[in-house]
Amino acid sequence: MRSIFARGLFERQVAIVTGGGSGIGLACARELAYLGAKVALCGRRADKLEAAASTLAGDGVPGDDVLAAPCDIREPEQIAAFVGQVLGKFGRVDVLVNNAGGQFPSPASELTPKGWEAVVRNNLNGTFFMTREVARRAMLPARRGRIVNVTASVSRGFPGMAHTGAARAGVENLTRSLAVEWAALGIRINAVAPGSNIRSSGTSQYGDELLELARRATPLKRLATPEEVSRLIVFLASDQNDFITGAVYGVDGGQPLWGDIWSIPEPDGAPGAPPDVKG
Ligand SMILES: CCCCCCC/C=C/C(=O)SCCNC(=O)CCNC(=O)[C@H](O)C(C)(C)COP(=O)(O)OP(=O)(O)OC[C@H]1O[C@@H](n2cnc3c(N)ncnc32)[C@H](O)[C@@H]1OP(=O)(O)O
Ligand SMILES: NC(=O)C1=CN([C@@H]2O[C@H](COP(=O)(O)OP(=O)(O)OC[C@H]3O[C@@H](n4cnc5c(N)ncnc54)[C@H](OP(=O)(O)O)[C@@H]3O)[C@@H](O)[C@H]2O)C=CC1
Repeated sequence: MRSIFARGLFERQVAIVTGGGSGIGLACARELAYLGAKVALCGRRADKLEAAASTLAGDGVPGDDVLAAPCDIREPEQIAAFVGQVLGKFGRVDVLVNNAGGQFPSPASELTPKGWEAVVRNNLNGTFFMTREVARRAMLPARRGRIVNVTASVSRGFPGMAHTGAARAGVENLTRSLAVEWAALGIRINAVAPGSNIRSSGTSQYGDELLELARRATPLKRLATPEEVSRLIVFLASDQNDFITGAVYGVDGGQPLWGDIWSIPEPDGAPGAPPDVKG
């Protein structure tokens, strides 16, 4: 484990990382723990969380400094129980990284109400209810806190995944609203938007072919690692960040600035669609 930041940056602090069992969330949890934080991870699958706790133990993080417990952020009661567990064990929360999220590809016209809601609940509602719970029970009473929301690069829309595009845009706007509401109360809240070009457990689900397309659509012509995302999250989560709030930062190799991010099939009957292309 390595970090560009000084050891002890998060000494005596407690950080919650949602979706901390894999990918970008796990990279954040490892870096925060390396820098002295006690870390609490959640996700839906206990096996992933156990593996993450083992990884942290392998980094030399004492077991007492880690809490890894299942919590589906789509369920406000599970959020309340998880935050209660964190406060019961560590007594405070200084940092919240709202990283849990995900979706499935689908043409918008095929999305069912249940499918739309599953994704909006996962990415927008889950982020809000976790933030509200942590703010009410820990950060607002303490008049301090750093929140980082992990979204996605949606500034050009998200064709083929409109549900997540709408939800992530909602999180970005929420970030701006809460930044102002809580500015005088010691809380800083920002968002980090990875491009579709981060090689992680998440993007591996989309397959090598799409990842290669994402690489080619990136001006920097390479994929990034989860650690390259986590170091920005970690800075924004630290007390060294006092003057940045309500901002959204892309970590995307310039991807939104140029060219096709990815292609979706032309709908049937679209003018110019080749006859053999199906929507
Ligand atoms: C390389 C470039 C590629 C582009 C990458 C874009 C950048 C983004 C990257 C990432 O986000 S990385 C993280 C990737 N990981 C994931 O996205 C997985 C997370 N997804 C999920 O956990 C689930 O899909 C969900 C969104 C949480 C839904 O889970 P849930 O358990 O609630 O689903 P169900 O109850 O089974 O279904 C509800 C509803 O949703 C429809 N649905 C679910 N999955 C699919 C699917 N794969 N395809 C189509 N529809 C799906 C399902 O049909 C249900 O609706 P109905 O059955 O009633 O129609
Ligand atoms: N990698 C990339 O290129 C990009 C990633 N992102 C976003 O960055 C974040 C991290 O992604 P990445 O690390 O790549 O992918 P991963 O799939 O590895 O990480 C997502 C994590 O979120 C957890 N999670 C998902 N849904 C829930 C839920 N309802 N409740 C609790 N935990 C949940 C998953 O754990 P479990 O399955 O156990 O619940 C998993 O650990 C996600 O929000 C993703 O959408 C955005 C754009 C691009």
